[in-house]
Amino acid sequence: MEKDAEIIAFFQTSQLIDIFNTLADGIYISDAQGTTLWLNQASENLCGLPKSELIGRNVVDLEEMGIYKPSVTRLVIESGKPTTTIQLVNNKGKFLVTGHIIPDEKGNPELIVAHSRDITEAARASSQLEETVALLKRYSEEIQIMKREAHQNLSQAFIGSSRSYLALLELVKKVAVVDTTVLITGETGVGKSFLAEHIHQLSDRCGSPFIHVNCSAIPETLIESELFGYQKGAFTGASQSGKIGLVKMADKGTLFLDEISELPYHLQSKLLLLLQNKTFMPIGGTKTYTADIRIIAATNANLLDLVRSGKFRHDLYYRLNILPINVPPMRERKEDIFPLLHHNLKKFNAIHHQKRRFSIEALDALHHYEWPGNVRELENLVERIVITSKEDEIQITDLPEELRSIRDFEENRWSLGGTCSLVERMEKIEGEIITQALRSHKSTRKAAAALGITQSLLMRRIKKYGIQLEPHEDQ
Ligand SMILES: Nc1ncnc2c1ncn2[C@@H]1O[C@H](COP(=O)(O)OP(=O)(O)OP(=O)(O)O)[C@@H](O)[C@H]1O
Repeated sequence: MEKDAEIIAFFQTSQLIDIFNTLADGIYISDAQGTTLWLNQASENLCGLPKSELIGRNVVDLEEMGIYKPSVTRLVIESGKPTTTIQLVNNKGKFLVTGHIIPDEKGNPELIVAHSRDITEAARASSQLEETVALLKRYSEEIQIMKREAHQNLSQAFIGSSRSYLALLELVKKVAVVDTTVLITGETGVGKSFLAEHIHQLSDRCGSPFIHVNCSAIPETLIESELFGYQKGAFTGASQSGKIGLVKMADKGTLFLDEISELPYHLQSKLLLLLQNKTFMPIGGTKTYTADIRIIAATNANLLDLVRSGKFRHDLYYRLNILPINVPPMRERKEDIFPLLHHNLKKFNAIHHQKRRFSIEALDALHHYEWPGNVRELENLVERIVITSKEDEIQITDLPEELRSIRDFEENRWSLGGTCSLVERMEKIEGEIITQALRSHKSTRKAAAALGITQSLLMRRIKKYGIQLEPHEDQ
């Protein structure tokens, strides 16, 4: 302190004033009651009033005039201790101000010195940062909504309301979020690939590739290089630059190995290594690579039988079979036939610019067919009849021979009282009555009234039997 006083004594008062006036920070000196005694040039510039109008005025007046919000000097006087606050000066700039008490010889407050630093830019940067953070948050929320909507649209394309199919979709949802191997089994054309892609879309890997490899479609001699790639010059005829395999291409995403039963035996151990260690070695390579992939496999063969007959490695089978999903065939989920027929009729009508609709007889025959080729066969058949039918109303004669003979068989069974259960027969009759009522009355409200049931009950039945409403009937 004494040293400071000695040094200060070297300066003339005018020099000290000059020094204070060169500071970019504001210095504002008041007495212990808040009356302004002096302020430096920076402080004068900040408040926009000439020094002569400020000196002698109390900070409380200046605060009321809106020059300082709040006055740090007043805060210091009220609290009796040094105070720091953010101050708005003239409703424009933002300042970080600190008020200090300078005591007299007896230790009583004599002067209040406020020191202010312009933080307008820093505050702007910080509020810009806040805005950017808020914007990023909004974008990320919007992306999440878009992702969810995309998934919803995807699940809307999933046709199936039978209890077994709905249970399957529930299982798929759970399995999708667990990042482990899935084995999808089921007959040909039941929708295994469709589900595999759905699992990928619902998983955290949805933003990365979904690589579909049909193991039966690639010749045995090529499958290893297709899957794992090769180093340059690995074999005669190999590309000079080498080749990236499908495993590498699926990095961060999902590798879907369709018809896994067709994977040659000698490659099964290499796949097992990939499943266990997530590592692989390209043909002709000397070092292993890591692949961050999820594997989904599918088969319509009985893998366990293949294990028993020595054609499929048992260790690979157990490694694949961690989360098995079985897709039931169409004949075990007959409730899905009508919805699938109508979904595909709508789809192919739009594609081929037609207005086809099913006659009751045609629907009946389609409903009783066993669909050995499952959803794929149904899809192909609907497209074919949309193109080849003679009239807008698809008649039984428009159907292929095998379906017509089924209907003949069904009719005989019906009249002879065959093995068709009472519930099935009642449901069939109910469906037909509803279809006829809709045809005659042209609206669900009138048809319900004519049948003596509520409109909501009628709507539930329409849904149950997959009856497609014409636009004018939909009210
Ligand atoms: N639930 C469904 N809703 C609508 N379309 C479906 C459904 N399930 C399958 N499909 C359609 O059925 C067709 C056959 O499906 P997919 O190719 O997935 O069968 P798959 O079981 O993988 O056949 P494969 O055993 O021959 O490989 C596809 O065109 C698919 O779009």
